Amino acid sequence: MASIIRSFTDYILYQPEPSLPNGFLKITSVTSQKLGDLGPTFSSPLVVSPATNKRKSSELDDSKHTLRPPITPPQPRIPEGNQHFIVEIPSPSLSLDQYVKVQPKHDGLSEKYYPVESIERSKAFDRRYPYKRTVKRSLVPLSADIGDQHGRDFRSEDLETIQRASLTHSLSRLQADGPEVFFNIEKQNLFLLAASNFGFVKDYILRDNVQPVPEAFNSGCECAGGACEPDKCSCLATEEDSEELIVPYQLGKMALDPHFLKRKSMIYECNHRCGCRGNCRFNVTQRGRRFRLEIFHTGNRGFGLRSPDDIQVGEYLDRYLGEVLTKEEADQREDDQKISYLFGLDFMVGSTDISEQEIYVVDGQKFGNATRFMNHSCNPNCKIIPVSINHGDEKLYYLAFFALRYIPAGTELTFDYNPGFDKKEKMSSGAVKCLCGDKRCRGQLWPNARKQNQQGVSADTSASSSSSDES
Ligand SMILES: C[S@@+](CC[C@H](N)C(=O)[O-])C[C@H]1O[C@@H](n2cnc3c(N)ncnc32)[C@H](O)[C@@H]1O
Repeated sequence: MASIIRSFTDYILYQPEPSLPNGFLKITSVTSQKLGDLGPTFSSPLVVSPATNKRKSSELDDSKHTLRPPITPPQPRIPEGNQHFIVEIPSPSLSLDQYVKVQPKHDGLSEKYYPVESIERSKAFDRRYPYKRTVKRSLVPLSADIGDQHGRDFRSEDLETIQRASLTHSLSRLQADGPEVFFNIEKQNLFLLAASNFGFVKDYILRDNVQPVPEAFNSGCECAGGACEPDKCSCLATEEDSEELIVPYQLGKMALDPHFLKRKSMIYECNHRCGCRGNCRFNVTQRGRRFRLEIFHTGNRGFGLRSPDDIQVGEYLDRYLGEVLTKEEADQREDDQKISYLFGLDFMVGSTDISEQEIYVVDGQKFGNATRFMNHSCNPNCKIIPVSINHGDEKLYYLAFFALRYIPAGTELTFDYNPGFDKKEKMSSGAVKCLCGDKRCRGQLWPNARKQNQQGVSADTSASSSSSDES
């Protein structure tokens, strides 16, 4: 975007004329040929301001993943043979004039590189609009999700009450779908920490440039009735180099087969397109949570998750939800997140032509569900497994948690953030220290250099499960 401005001004010869009123600039020698090169041009006096070089995400052409040209006014017709004309540009102030000439590099939102303040002030000085509009904060409802509170005045409410209301409301939506999810945090300040800027969601929120594949790519089986056969159902994946179907779930139980837990495979579930309409045993995660979940404070690793119910080996707990982002967007967010809630959907990297840069990433920081509070352990009791419901989408699928062993009620639920960890790897300086407390603790959460200085998560579900899984 910045380059548009740069090339634009390359074509324009500025001739500041001190005699012009109000710091007007006069532009001469703009040829139709040169304007033609630029494509869009102007039909009214041109004001060059930082806003000119901003492109919105709404300009993205969703179908092609490309930037649409900005919508521009119709081009002026330049008569043949009359190649020169004069445009006067109102230049509101010397500081804006300076901005136009200096062409600052926009590498930060500081006043130095992006002089919003001075431009605003100069516009205000010219009485083009008021410099600052004052707003009485207490009259502005917070954007928090507080349900149907239309017209409610929050003057008498404090932030604490609003956050609690917001969280309780979003939490109540989850309760409708399954057993209770609740906070067991006595200290008010800790509760607020858990609640601040976070809302519970029931499904992924797809952000800019994240697109599911067209429906025609998705599929289901043709099994009749509600009884898909383990040796026939076409939803099931096959073994490598064999026609044998892999059956993920145990017969008569809503649980994964213990053998499947040792695999590095994706689960393909039956769905509403199938002959069985998803009513067969090859659909577990879509039926929802079956255990109560409790968010508590661990004392040394922030918040954690546990269940007041006993959980058997292979049983499904919940999905990991959040905003789904492009890798590019996730990388930017990662730099800002102190504690990371980013999970790459990278299962197909390596086995398809999807590159590391093309993957989508789930961010559970601001929107998510209870699993966003699950901590790492070097000897975990849960495992995260990719689950495809639509079958056609290699980039967009779910991440589901299953119990690796029997988990007695009240035990903290954990999983391995870095299952591909090479045991020979040494503790790297600056790595995030692991406090799981297991006797076989590896000492660090992330050994890789990119994460060394961050308190962040980026679980690689494509990596094989750690050997500690079955202990
Ligand atoms: C996805 S969050 C887990 C929930 C987090 N504890 C919270 O309070 O929101 C990941 C973060 O939890 C912390 N964490 C998780 N497991 C840990 C462990 N075993 N040792 C130390 N910190 C851990 C790290 O700060 C990590 O960046």
